[in-house]
Amino acid sequence: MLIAKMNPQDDDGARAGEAGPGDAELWAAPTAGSALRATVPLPGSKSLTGRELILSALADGPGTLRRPLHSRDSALMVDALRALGTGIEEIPSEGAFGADLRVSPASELTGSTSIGCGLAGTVMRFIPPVAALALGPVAFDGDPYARKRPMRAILEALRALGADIADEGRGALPFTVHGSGSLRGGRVELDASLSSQFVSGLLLSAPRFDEGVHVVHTGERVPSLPHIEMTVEALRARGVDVSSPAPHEWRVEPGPIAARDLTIEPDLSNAAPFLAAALVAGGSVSVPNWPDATTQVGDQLRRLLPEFGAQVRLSDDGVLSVSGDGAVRGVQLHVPEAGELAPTLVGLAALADGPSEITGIGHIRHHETDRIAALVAEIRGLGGDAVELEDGIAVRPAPLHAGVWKSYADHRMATTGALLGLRVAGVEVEDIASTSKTLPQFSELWHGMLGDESDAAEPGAAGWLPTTGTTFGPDGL
Ligand SMILES: O=C(O)C1=C[C@@H](OP(=O)(O)O)[C@@H](O)[C@H](O)C1
Ligand SMILES: C=C(OP(=O)(O)O)C(=O)O
Repeated sequence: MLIAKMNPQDDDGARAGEAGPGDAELWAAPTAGSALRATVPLPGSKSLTGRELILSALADGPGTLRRPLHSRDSALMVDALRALGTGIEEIPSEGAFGADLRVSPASELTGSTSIGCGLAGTVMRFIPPVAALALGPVAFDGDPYARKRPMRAILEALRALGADIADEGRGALPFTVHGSGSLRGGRVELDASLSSQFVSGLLLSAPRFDEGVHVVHTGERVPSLPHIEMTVEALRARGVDVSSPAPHEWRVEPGPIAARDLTIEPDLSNAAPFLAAALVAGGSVSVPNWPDATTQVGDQLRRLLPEFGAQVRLSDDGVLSVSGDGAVRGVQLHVPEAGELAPTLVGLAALADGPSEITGIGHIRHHETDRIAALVAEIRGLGGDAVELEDGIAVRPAPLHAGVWKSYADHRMATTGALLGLRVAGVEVEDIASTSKTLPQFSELWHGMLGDESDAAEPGAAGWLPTTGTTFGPDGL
């Protein structure tokens, strides 16, 4: 429920602690009155939807994405590809979360357009290589905080591969890609230690480069490796020849990208706060349509949540169930591959009965906000004991109290505030609407999970299921 419009918000995603302009609405996070027993169906994966939209746009014929994500990030990806000449048509679907998408590649990608990236890392890193294949200038910009997200490595790599890019010299948005209709490609060295998306962005368009691409990572470590594996798998599933000649090197041969009709998996990273809720409130939460094999990093919740004390079961028919008794154990986790899950993991740690350290996640300082600074500031704001480490966060048990939880325009900050609010009465999450980045139904699904219909969608509406734990919704959900 939205209760006020009064809180100073860092709506440009300013670093935690800095004042930002504007007012924001506060969302009264519901507490869990009793143990949970809920089944929560989730819409499509942001990362898979984005990749498959791009590969469909570059493919050798039209294709259909069933159950794609419909959210701010996916809409920005659709708009970007349409701006470059791709036909993308919504096809009515019986699925609970919106239309399917029919993608018709352009015979020639067209430039002379501008692209809004919002705060979407996938749009700002994956679309510039596509723009280099278009004819004419393509201007990129995004939300105020998007201008702070690192871009230098991929812009320089694209230049080395033959692209003409004009920027302001900050290695960030805004910039203009002057596409010439083709790109030479070839071998390129790049430091992807700030984001795996630099690598994925180059690989996705590379079959259409004259010489393909051979990406060599030069930095110390690459974060979020499962996301690169997802890119490699998505390319291979379309007949593209992809290899990894050495650790942290990837090679994509030039050639056609096969058109496909495919179904997008549910977003397993967005499952994190819901499944974690079973640990915090006790009881059980299930997510249906959990894939038996996937490259999504969210699948690692099956091994990570038991570290906090959860019991996890994946049924033969693909229902992942997490249960807990309300106790949360402290953890020592090193999760460079799972930065996307870190806000939820840190939220759990703030409610744990023992100390925790979650490390290997320095790169999340470059996500939608500086997530390390933001999580520490907001946990402390509720009375918690959290400190920043160079590449992570340490949390010690401390009683939490009511207060405002700021979101910094970051969907995963908002959902982490909701998680804490299950146990801590009086948590007010500022800018719950930021969840529209990848899960516009968050508030309805959260209230539905709690059996609280006051702010939930009507029963039977998209994304809502009663809390019997056995009922499956439309379209086999
Ligand atoms: O390729 C992708 O779809 C993503 C890669 C990861 O980025 P980083 O490598 O910057 O962490 C992840 O955190 C992000 O949410 C999505
Ligand atoms: C880091 C994230 O997003 P982006 O794709 O904008 O980098 C995220 O969704 O957690």
